[in-house]
Amino acid sequence: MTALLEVSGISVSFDGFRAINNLSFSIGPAELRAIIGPNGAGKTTFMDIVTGKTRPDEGSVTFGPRSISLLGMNEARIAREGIGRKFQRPTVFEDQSVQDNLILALKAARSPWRVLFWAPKPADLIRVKELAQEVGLADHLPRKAGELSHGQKQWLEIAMLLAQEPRLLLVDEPAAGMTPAEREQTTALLVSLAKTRAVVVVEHDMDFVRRLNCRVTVLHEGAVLAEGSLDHVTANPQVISVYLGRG
Ligand SMILES: Nc1ncnc2c1ncn2[C@@H]1O[C@H](COP(=O)(O)OP(=O)(O)OP(=O)(O)O)[C@@H](O)[C@H]1O
Repeated sequence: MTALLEVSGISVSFDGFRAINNLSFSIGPAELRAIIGPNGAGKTTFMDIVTGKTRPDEGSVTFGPRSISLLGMNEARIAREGIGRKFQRPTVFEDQSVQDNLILALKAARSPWRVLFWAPKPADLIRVKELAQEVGLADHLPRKAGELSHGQKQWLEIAMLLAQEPRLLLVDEPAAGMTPAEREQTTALLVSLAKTRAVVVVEHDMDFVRRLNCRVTVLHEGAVLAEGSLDHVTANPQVISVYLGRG
């Protein structure tokens, strides 16, 4: 299987401190992957590099069947190439309805010159319904986004990202602040999304990671410390010592 995302030998330093240290890593086209690691391991910096927010000092980052280099592309271009990023806090338009949020997301997915004269067509409204359905919000289309629960807002934002039809979705701590029922629904959603695209989840909550039932990559000091099932990585003595406190 060829990789969808291939990160090879990347390093990045901030004021002489190596936050990412010769990191190599790859993700398949329809794969669910969890990234865990203690505070400061480099998880956020890794996502910043993939999305073009931070430029590595060395190494390569390639994406897609043609293995195009993402280095040198700006954030908007990388998003158009098919990489969506969900930050921890939901950023939906609270005063707009769920439907209008999704319409705006569809509009944003169009190229800039078309946006100017864009009005939703019947096919777009059908797409809005499909997106809402995909994240379990089909019954909430007329509601203001501000009235939704925290979990529902997170799902709405995921649906807004799906409007851009990403091939890779990076999701930062989706379980934070959710009720147990919302967590369960989020697990099911991420598993289902990863059937047709790659989904990378950065998460601290080990129960949540366990339920994702996927390959886990443990980062430590900017490099991969261990990779495999959660049981496999949590049995690794180095992983245990890193999590129990650094020597
Ligand atoms: N812009 C920056 N300037 C200076 N240092 C930075 C910058 N960004 C990250 N770092 C440092 O790089 C290291 C890796 O940070 P990063 O945020 O990627 O870790 P993380 O694994 O996401 O941690 P957490 O789980 O706490 O979010 C940390 O020591 C952090 O202080």
